[in-house]
Amino acid sequence: MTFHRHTLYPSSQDTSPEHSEAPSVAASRSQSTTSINSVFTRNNTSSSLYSLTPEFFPSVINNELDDLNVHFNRFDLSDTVIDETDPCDDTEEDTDALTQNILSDDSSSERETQYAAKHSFTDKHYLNHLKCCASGIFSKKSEELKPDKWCITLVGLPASGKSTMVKHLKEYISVATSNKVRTSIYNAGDVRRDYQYKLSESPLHRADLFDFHNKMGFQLREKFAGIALNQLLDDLESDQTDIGIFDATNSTKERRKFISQQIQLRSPNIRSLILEVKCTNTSMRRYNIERKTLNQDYRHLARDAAVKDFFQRVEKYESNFESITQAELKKYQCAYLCITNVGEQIIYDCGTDHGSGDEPENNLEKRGYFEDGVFRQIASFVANYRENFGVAYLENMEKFYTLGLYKPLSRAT
Ligand SMILES: Nc1ncnc2c1ncn2[C@@H]1O[C@H](COP(=O)(O)OP(=O)(O)O)[C@@H](O)[C@H]1O
Ligand SMILES: O=P(O)(O)OC[C@H]1O[C@@](CO)(OP(=O)(O)O)[C@@H](O)[C@@H]1O
Repeated sequence: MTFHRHTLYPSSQDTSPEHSEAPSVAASRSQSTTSINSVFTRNNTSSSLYSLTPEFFPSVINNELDDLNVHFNRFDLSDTVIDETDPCDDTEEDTDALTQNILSDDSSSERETQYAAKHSFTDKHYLNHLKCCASGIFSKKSEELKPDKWCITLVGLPASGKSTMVKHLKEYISVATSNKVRTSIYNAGDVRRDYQYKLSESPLHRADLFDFHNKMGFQLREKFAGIALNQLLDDLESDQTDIGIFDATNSTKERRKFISQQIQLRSPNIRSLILEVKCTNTSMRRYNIERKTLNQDYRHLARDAAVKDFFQRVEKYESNFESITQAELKKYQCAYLCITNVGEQIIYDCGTDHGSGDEPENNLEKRGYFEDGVFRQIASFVANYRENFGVAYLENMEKFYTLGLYKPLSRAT
């Protein structure tokens, strides 16, 4: 497959043979946001199965949410990448605040101890061990890294399909490159689960941990994420892997800034891509949440209570979600891909505007991003995701609703 400069897929007019692998997506240039390179949205003239994502029982699902007083309302397709001019105006001192917060051994310890005591949390080992892991970990620098290492930062709400998609990506890259390119996934949720279930019970439980107003919960999550990110960067640096995927929600600007700083500290040669995974279809979200509650987080909880808790978790993330901005992408020198509803819509921003007037090293094209085989593979994977992986998923979702497997929450829960 040959990519045109800045072009992952052909425009709808381009029918040259080199584009024969292009997705069967009705392509349309985005008119609204000049900085976004392209937006592709399926429409019902697309020939493939499930060109549009069906909804099942949307009003029943909305009633479930209403009964619990949970509201999913922020997301629609226009919410992706805001053309904000100057969101990153904070000083370098500010930029270190989160790092300090994550690494700090003392600022939160007293409160944590008090909290633990108050909540009969006796396993000091848990927090001490966590602090050991999180301290002193971001001090390495390795500028000599070859410029073919990639860090993919996922962005997306819980249950939007991030983890599943990147497992598919890993498989895809492995097959497409005959195992020559190694991909590894670093999941902040898995780090958390390790702490919560191997060492002891967590001091915070269920949806409380994900409450952004709960300082302890916030700090713990940042630490878990820091551990996962550090492992990723270690593995890139020691050539254990070629593509490191950071799987977390990464839903705030501050978190994304932290990630970018850590990448830069390790090596300016690490190439950076944000992959946003969105799910705006009510039935998909509900189906994914049902599946999500089968994981270890809810092993001791009845199904209805688990679904309810996960609804609340998603709502907490959603109400604190900060959309990615053009200024972030430019400042952090990130390529950007966004996939919605397993490929109903695909957006990409290859940074064509990032470099205008900038120094060559600040221009993704001049840094060779788009000639890079890895980038092409990832872009091709995203472009063809619906056909290759999404259709099977949509068939299963349809069965879930049409074969009576969907049991709405009982109003009494
Ligand atoms: N593309 C997909 N293919 C198959 N199953 C999917 C897909 N996306 C989501 N799911 C289902 O939804 C559940 C939640 O998705 P997951 O990838 O864990 O979301 P996230 O990582 O964003 O929290 C998965 O366990 C899986 O059952
Ligand atoms: O660090 P943040 O971005 O909050 O994301 C990590 C969190 O994402 C979640 C969101 O649900 O991931 P996962 O579902 O994959 O387990 C939590 O488990 C995990 O603690």
